[in-house]
Amino acid sequence: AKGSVVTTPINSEDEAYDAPVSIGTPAQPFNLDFDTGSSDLWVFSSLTPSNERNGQNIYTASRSSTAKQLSGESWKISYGDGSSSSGLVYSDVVTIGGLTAAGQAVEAASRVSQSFTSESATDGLVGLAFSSINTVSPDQQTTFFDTVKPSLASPVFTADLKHQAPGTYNFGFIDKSAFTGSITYTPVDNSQGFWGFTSTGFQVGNNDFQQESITGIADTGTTLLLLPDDVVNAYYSSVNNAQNDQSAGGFTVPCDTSLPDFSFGVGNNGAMITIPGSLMNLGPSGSGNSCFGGLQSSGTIGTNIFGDVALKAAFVVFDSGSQGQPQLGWASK
Ligand SMILES: Cc1ccc(-c2noc([C@H]3C[C@@H](O)CN3)n2)cc1F
Repeated sequence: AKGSVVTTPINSEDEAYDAPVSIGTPAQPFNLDFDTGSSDLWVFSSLTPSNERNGQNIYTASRSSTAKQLSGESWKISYGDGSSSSGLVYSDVVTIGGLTAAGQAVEAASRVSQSFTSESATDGLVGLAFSSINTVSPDQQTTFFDTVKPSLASPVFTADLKHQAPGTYNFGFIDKSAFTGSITYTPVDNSQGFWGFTSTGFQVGNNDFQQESITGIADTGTTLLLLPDDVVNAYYSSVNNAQNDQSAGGFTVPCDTSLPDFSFGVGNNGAMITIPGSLMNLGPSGSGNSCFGGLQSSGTIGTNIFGDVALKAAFVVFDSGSQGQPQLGWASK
């Protein structure tokens, strides 16, 4: 089997990307944030207090003839920005891009934190990291990808995110028309449940390539590219009037400045993914006439995060390992 679904930026800053998902019988429609950095599929629901909702679509299990509550099961999750949600668990039919997962764990929110309430475009998340970090307790559940994997022509999914334009998540196949050149694969360390890999280094504009092992995760649910301070300083030291503005929350640049490209190395054959300078500006920072940089410090997070700013420049293959070893494939487009 194969699936293909269009994913769309939720705002003019490409802050996050939503895709349509159907749950239940008859189908209840949702717009969910596909997140390769977490492993819970959760939705706003009839259990979510009305004062925590803000126009989101809600899942009502009692209206689905295929919903079954997983009794005694619950979930509770928190995200990198401190937001969180929790609730109860059902199994139900979930359809994404023509691909149907029967008996998928659907986590119904009985509470959500303020940032989810105010994100009215997002009805919940589809976690696409490894099932080893699914939060359902006492019986951990599988991600949508793991649930449908046995039926897939190939045990892969791909992410093709775009700047201010619809992109695509494909399941079970690689669309050769979606990228240029060849795909460079690199091994994945999934010991922490993430799509972890090590980049071989970086390059600012047309300067020399800086060899530096940069270990991080491919995370479609994070907006920014979060890298070590030495990389971030090397980039912004090449931008006139760039400044690390704590009131803006990080590095800002003058909005009318053309920014250098930023490239990062993947694989052991010298391949690089190049983020055009235009994509390194995320728009007004909210303070002064400065704009917020797409590259920021990973600081004290404990890992580097290749979020949407980086992923937007690539066609990315999340390969759970037809040869047993999971790997990430990177291609330009
Ligand atoms: C309101 C809101 C807040 C956070 C997130 C969110 N989704 O994925 C992630 C990153 C960080 C890491 O936790 C896993 N991937 N963050 C989505 C939201 F709609």
